[in-house]
Amino acid sequence: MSSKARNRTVVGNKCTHKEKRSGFCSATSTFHSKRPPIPLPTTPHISLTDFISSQPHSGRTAYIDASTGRRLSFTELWSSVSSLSSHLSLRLGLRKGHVVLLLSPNSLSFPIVTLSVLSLGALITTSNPLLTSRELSKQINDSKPTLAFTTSPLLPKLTQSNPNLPIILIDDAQEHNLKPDAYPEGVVCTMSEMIADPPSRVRVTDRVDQDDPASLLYSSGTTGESKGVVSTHRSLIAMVQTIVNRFRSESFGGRDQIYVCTVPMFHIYGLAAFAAGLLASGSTIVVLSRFDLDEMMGAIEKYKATYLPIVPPILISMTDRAEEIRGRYELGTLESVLSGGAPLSREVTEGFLGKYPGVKIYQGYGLTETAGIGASTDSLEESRRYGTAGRLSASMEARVVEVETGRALGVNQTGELWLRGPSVMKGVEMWLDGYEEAAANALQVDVNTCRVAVGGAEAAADVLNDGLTRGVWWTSSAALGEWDIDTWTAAGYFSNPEATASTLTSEGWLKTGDICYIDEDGFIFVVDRLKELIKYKGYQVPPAELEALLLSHPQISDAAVIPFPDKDVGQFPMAYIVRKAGSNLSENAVMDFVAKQVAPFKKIRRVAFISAIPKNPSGKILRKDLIKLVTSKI
Ligand SMILES: CC(C)(COP(=O)(O)OP(=O)(O)OC[C@H]1O[C@@H](n2cnc3c(N)ncnc32)[C@H](O)[C@@H]1OP(=O)(O)O)[C@@H](O)C(=O)NCCC(=O)NCCSC(=O)/C=C/c1ccc(O)cc1
Repeated sequence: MSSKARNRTVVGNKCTHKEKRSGFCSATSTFHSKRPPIPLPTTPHISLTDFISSQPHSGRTAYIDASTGRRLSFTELWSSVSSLSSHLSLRLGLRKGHVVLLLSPNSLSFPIVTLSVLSLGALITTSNPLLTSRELSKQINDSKPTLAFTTSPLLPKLTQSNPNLPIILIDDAQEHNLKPDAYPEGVVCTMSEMIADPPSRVRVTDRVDQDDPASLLYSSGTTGESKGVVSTHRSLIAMVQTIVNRFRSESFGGRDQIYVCTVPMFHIYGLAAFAAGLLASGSTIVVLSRFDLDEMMGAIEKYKATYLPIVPPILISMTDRAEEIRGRYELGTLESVLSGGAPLSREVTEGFLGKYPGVKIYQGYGLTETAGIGASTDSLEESRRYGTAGRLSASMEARVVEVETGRALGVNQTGELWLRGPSVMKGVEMWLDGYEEAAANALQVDVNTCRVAVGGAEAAADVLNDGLTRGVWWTSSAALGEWDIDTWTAAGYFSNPEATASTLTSEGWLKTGDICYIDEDGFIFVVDRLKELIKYKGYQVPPAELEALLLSHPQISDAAVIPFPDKDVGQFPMAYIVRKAGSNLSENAVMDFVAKQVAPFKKIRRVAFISAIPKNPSGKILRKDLIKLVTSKI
């Protein structure tokens, strides 16, 4: 949507949302954030890296490795980023638009790699080290990286996924006694070697614009298999500003905190918080390579941590083992816990606070598609609304939409949550070559709601040079197929305009697939899920991916995968199976078949046999019916 059109919407209507407690404007059926808007840089030419490095910091330690105690100051961090980006561009020819894969558990290197890659205008795509090489090669085929960073233990998995990818090893060369002539197969150099070498004074860098794509994180969206979500520098800068404003606010003490990072940096929650937002807030981050309850508690004690961002399963295990934990660790410095990534029920919140009465629980809600931003509780008073996902984040708008009719609803009415704001992924963007007039007529483009850069990449560049924002053509998926599209640029779901078009509306609303209501005070309550997604320990498991795998089994004629509720992990995947005639395939055989081919968090942990999978007339699985069937039996 153009800024002109947006201004008209806000200025020209009779919204009195500022006065309303809920933030709801009945003239536009839109909920507005009650928080002060976030300031965004006005220059179009700034990368996320430049933006973060320009933020003030305390001059203290940026990161601490929890296991070794190694500290990285802000100065060391930025000098490492500078060296690495210089060598990536000069020695390895990394350029704007290239994709770099980062396959690693949490480490001090994670933010260095990410910020270096982004400073060059290249895209970073991250991966869960638990993925099998089959799953990894799918992501590699989709994202087409030009090089990859990984650790020694993960090297075999990566080379098995793609033997031709040039690899930079994250391990310390001296520690592993690695000499360039003895690098393992596929490795072109080590990261420590590049960082040790000062940056060259010769710079070969492209100008990075806020509208350039920056990250490519994988999410299942509302339906289907995993898809790459493109976030631009602009949306990541908006995310950083939201986090900085929130954590510098008075309610958080207005002072530097010491955070513990145990959630993975390869997902948006960890990446946004620990490789970007909290770094920009100038605080210290204690990094654990992965979650281990004892190591986490030990790190809080040892480094006098004040703030712990986690997911509900960790909160549950802290509650279950509270007596033992309090007996073994001095946790007096811990003031706050942030829970995100999966719903946190009132019972779990109360159970936790009963065991840790001095600790405050805050909530965060966001999606990969919104760069992790959406809603949060930002004060003690807000966080007392147990069960809420929080109030809309700064500069974010929401609609609650009736699924069947598409009608926008009001306060306390339940429907699908739509979000719009600066951190939301942008729509399908294309440059048309020679078809602009016909396309404009056929697609009935409304000049108030879209801008089009026509005539291919060169003409688009001219438009940009004239100071206009990059062209964005909003269109329907049906119309897309009719046009010879010259260049698809990375936007929305990477190389997947169909999925993008069905998730984003022409006005820039993102359909979250979450069913919720917003109360009279503007608090969002997520009550159900429209999207076909299983959340196991805060990890996304797309049912479509497991169904495709099950259908490849010679004795399975049909299959459906649904979420099965579980107190400790949230949900786990359960499969309904139709066996082929004459087959006596067992439950265990089904589970083993899947377990061998997927990451452990995607394993099917329950199986039931059925004579037919319930489907609607167009063949879509009626998952809700199966969920009802199984939950009625619990
Ligand atoms: C710390 C957790 C909760 C638990 O860790 P774990 O118990 O050690 O298990 P893992 O998840 O690492 O491993 C899964 C399984 O793999 C197993 N595993 C492990 N390594 C191996 C091995 N090498 N061999 C074989 N088996 C193995 C492991 O034992 C386990 O098996 P099982 O016990 O049967 O579940 C972990 O699952 C975790 O970090 N989950 C968080 C995921 C996450 O960050 N999600 C967020 C997505 S982004 C988002 O939603 C946005 C959030 C947001 C938040 C805040 C805001 O303000 C705004 C937005």
